[in-house]
This record gives sequence, C-alpha cells and structure tokens, in this order.
Amino acid sequence: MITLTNIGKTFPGTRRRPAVTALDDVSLTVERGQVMGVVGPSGSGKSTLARIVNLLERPTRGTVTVDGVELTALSAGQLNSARRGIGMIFQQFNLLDSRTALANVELPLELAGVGRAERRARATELLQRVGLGDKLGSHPAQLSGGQRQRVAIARALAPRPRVLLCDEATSALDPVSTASVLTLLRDLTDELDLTTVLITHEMDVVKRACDHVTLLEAGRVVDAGALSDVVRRPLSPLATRLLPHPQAPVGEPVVEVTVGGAGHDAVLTELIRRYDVQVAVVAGSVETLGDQRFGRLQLRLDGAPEQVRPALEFLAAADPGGRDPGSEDTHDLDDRALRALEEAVA
Ligand SMILES: Nc1ncnc2c1ncn2[C@@H]1O[C@H](COP(=O)(O)OP(=O)(O)OP(=O)(O)O)[C@@H](O)[C@H]1O
Repeated sequence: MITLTNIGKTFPGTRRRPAVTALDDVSLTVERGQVMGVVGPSGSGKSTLARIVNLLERPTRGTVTVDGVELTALSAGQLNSARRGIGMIFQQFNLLDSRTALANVELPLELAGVGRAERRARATELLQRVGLGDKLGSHPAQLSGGQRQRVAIARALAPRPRVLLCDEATSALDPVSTASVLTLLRDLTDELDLTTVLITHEMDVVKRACDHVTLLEAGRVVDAGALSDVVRRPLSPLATRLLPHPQAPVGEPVVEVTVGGAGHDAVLTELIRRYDVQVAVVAGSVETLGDQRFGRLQLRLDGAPEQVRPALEFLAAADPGGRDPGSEDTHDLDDRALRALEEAVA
C-alpha cells in the first residue's frame, strides 16, 4: 500500500530560471491489489510523483508511506533496503545491452548477494512467466520493444517487491505490444497482490488497465478515485475525456444519462416499463473500461406531456446524487439497457 500525504515539490530557481512548483498538496492512496493510473498532460508532475514514491526525489513537503513504513523518515541506509520493496519500470527499459535477458533479470539479485543457482532459477521462472521462456539467452538488441519491456518487468519483480511503479512503461510500444504489456501488468498485480502505479500521459492506458485513477494538472490533483466513480461523475474536463459528452444537434431537447458500471438500478428498463414514452438516442459515447462498459447518452423522450414530465422526474429521482456531474440531467441506467442503446448508437 502506498500513501502520499500533502506532497509538495518545488525545484529551486537559479539566476536564469525561476523556481518551479512541480507538485502542490498531492495526496493519494493506493491499496494492495490495485492498479492506480496517474495521468496528466506534459509537465503536470507525473514523473516527479513517480520519483517521489521511492524517494529518488525528496518532496519539499509531505510524507511518503509504503507498506506502513514512512520513507520520508528513514536514514539513507534504511531507505536503500526499503527501496528493494519497490520495483520500477521505465519507458526506455534501461536494460544492459551486454547482458542476456536472463543475466539482466539476475542483476538485482546479484547485487543483493543471492547465490548463483537461486538467482538463475528465479530469473528463469520470471522470464517464463512473462512469456519469454525461449529468449533467456537473447540480448536486448535481439528483442522487440514489447519483449524488452517484459524483461524489464521480470527484472523489477526479481527481488519480490510489493510495489511496482511504471513510468510511461508503454509509451515507446506499438498498440499490440502496449495491450499485451498492460494485460501482463494487470494479471501480475492480481497474482502477486502487488500495489501498482501506472504513470502515463495516455488516457487509453488508464481505460485498459487501471481500476483507480488520479488526474494531475499543473501539479495538482483535479480528480481521483475508483475509475467507475470518476467516469460516472467527472469533476474535471480531464476526467470527462474518459467518457466524452456526446454532441447532440443544437436545439434538440435532450436529457443526458451516464449508464453502465456495476451495482446500479435498471433505470432505463423501469423508465420504459412505467411510462408511455418513446426513448430515442440522439447522441452517445460508449467506452469499455476494464471489464465494464459505460455510456454517456443524450436521449429524447417523446410522448404526451403528462407522461414525459413524470418520466423526466423519475430519471432525476433515480440519480444516486453521488458526485455533481455539472448537469442536472445525468442518470444511471442498467447494463442491459446500455447494450440496447449501444446498438442504437452504432
Ligand atoms: N530537476 C528539475 N529541475 C527543475 N524543474 C524540474 C525538474 N524536474 C521537473 N521539473 C519541472 O517540474 C514540472 C513537472 O515535471 P514532470 O517531469 O514531473 O512532469 P510530467 O508530467 O512527467 O511531464 P512529461 O509527461 O513531459 O514527462 C515541469 O514544469 C518540469 O519542467
């Protein structure tokens, strides 16, 4: 588990350039078994945040706690051993070209003084797990980008860390390799009960692999939480990009609904069952996030006013009222209804 509390980071200025506040009062918690996406535009502070989690960069303010140990309170020696519990992978893989895949994965174990037979067995097992059992003797130059990142993942996991930090881990990969590396990271998090943080500028990475998300803008958290909550009730324009507002034709009277996700009432089914109204999908966007589907749809209700009015009131009352979506007309519908609407949109 990772807890960052009120983290601030200011890089001091010089005579030629002013001081930069890279992070301002950032707090976040990642539980074991979660994959947290930290996403934001260039310069929003993502890499600084990644480096602060393992204290490669010291925060100016705030505390970093990993698995119950407050890293910000440790001495340099204590910090070195605490860092062994944190694996890291990078955009550029950072493998040693002169070493085989097997020897790259063995390296952190070698540095920790693990005996040859034991480290060879562990590295072989990990390379097999990441799908490279037939590439043990290959050098990085003989591997594709996706394969190199798999070696880097195996190397990061060799010392059995509890936390995995991934800084733009798929940014240098093609779409197919990106998808398979993200699936691997998701699966390994479940299998090994890791606490995983994916730092990325790509919203697609969050949509595919994360169950929680923290959105950064100019060093501040603008939205955070379980992906399904942030999608349903976005608090920022950045969060709205996870599931964009559809564009209804100007002047068309519509009600916007956000549908999908687990545990929500069958509102649309009920709406159609209870009221004598025609429901037309005027515009919509549908996204698969993790293993759930979500839609943001603009509907037109047609019928006699004495049916349409209570139907709209029903939609308004059915809104769980969690987070303010910035629109009074956002309601929850069920998965079955979503599928029907999805077909109608397509
Ligand atoms: N060592 C440093 N000295 C001075 N300023 C820095 C330093 N490192 C980062 N910054 C500044 O801090 C801000 C956040 O940078 P950071 O690299 O964390 O952002 P980022 O979201 O990772 O961006 P990118 O996606 O472009 O890598 C930027 O304004 C950057 O210029």
